[in-house]
Amino acid sequence: MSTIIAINAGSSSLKFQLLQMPEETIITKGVVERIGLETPFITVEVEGEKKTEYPSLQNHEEAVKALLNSLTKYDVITDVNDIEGVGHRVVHGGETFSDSVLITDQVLNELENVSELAPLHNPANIVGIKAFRDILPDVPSVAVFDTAFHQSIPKEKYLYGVPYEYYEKYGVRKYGFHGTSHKYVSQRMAELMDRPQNDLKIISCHIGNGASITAVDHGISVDTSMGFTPLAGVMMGTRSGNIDPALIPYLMEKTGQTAAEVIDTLNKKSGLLGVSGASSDLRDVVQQAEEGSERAQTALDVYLTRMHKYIGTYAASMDGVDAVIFTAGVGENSALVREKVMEGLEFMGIQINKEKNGQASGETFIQSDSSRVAVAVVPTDEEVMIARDTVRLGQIQ
Ligand SMILES: Nc1ncnc2c1ncn2[C@@H]1O[C@H](COP(=O)(O)OP(=O)(O)O)[C@@H](O)[C@H]1O
Ligand SMILES: CC(=O)OP(=O)(O)O
Ligand SMILES: [Mg+2]
Repeated sequence: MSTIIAINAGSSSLKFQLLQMPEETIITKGVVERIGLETPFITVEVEGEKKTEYPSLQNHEEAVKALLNSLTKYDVITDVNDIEGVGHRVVHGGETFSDSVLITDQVLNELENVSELAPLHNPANIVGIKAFRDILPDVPSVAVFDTAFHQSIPKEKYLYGVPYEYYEKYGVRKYGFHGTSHKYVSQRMAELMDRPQNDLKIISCHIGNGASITAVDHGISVDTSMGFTPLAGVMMGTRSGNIDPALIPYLMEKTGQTAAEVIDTLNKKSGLLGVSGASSDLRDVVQQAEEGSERAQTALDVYLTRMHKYIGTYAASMDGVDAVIFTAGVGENSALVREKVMEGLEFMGIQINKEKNGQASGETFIQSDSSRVAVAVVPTDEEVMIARDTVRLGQIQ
C-alpha cells in the first residue's frame, strides 16, 4: 500500500489529490488558489468537510510547503515522508514524450525545451515539479502528459497544410490535449460495454471549460479536435476554437491589438463568454437563454453546432462508430448539451433516450434500446491515471 499525491499545477493555482494505491481510494483532495496574488488560500477536504486557510504565498514553492503543512496539521498524514510518490500533470510533452516518464534532471531539461510550445501551461507545471523535488528530494516524481495519448495520431491527421520545414524546424503540428482524460474514459467505456477496447470505435467528448473531442479506434487516439495549442477545435467557455487564421492580422489592424493581444482575446474573452457577452459558465448561458436573451441563445447554438459536427467528422474518420462518451464539467452534468449534440444523428444509428439522459448520474448509458451506437456519461478521473502511472514508473510497491 502506498500514498501518492497527484498534482495539477496552473499559473496561480495548484489542485491536488492524495490517493491510497493500488486501492485507488481518495484520502483527501484540495486546491491552493491565488498563488502569488492577494489573499491566497488553501482548501482541503478532510472527512468530507472543507477546511480553508489563508497563508501568505509568494510562489509555488511556498504553496507546496503550506499544502504539506496543512496535510500534517489535519492529520491526513503524520509526516511529509509518508508521501511515497508524486505525479504531475504536464500539459505539453511535444513529440519527446509518448508515455508518462520518471522525472530526472535530464527529463526536467527536456521539459524546459518543450515549454515554448505551451507558454500558458508548462511553465507552471515545471515550477510545481521543482517545488516538490526540493521538498521531497528522495521521492520518485512522474510527469503525465496531456499530449501523450495523442502521439498515436497518424501523420496525415497531425500535419497542417503548411510548408513541411515548419514541422521539421519548429515542431508545427497538431499535438492534442486532455489525453489522460480521453484515455481513462475510453478504457472505462470498454469495461462498461464488456467489450475489448481493440474491438471498438469510440468518440470521446471531454467538455469542461476547455473542451476537446477525440476519435479512439482500437484503444488508440487517431484524431482529436485541439491542435498545436489548446485553442483549436470546438468552441469553449472562453476560447474561440477553430477560426480562419486570416482573422488575426485583420483584427490586429481593426482593433489596434498586437498579435499576442489578439491570441489572448481568442483564449480568454471568446467562446461562450465572447458570443453571449455574459458568462463563460454554461449554466449562466443556459439560464439567460431560457430567460429570453438572444445573445445567450446564439452563443449556445454556435457552441452546440461545432460539437455536433465533430461527431460526424470522426465517425467518417474511423469508418464508423460504436460508442460516444460525454465527460468533464459540462459533459457529465448538462443533459441539454448531450441531447442537442446527439440530435439528428439517427441516420448514423445514434439515438438517445431522453429520460435516461435527463436522469444520468455517474456512469450511465443514455442510448435508446433501438440505438446501434452506445452513448454514455463517464465521469473522468485524471488523478487516478496520474497515480497509476506514478506507481508504475516510480516502481512503488
Ligand atoms: N450542473 C452543471 N450543469 C451544467 N454545466 C455545468 C454543471 N456543473 C459544471 N458545469 C460546467 O462545467 C464547466 C467546468 O468544467 P470543468 O471540467 O470543471 O472545467 P475545467 O476545464 O476548468 O477543468 C463550467 O464552465 C460549467 O459551465
Ligand atoms: C489543455 C487544456 O485545455 O486544459 P484545461 O481544460 O484544463 O484548460
Ligand atoms: Mg479540465
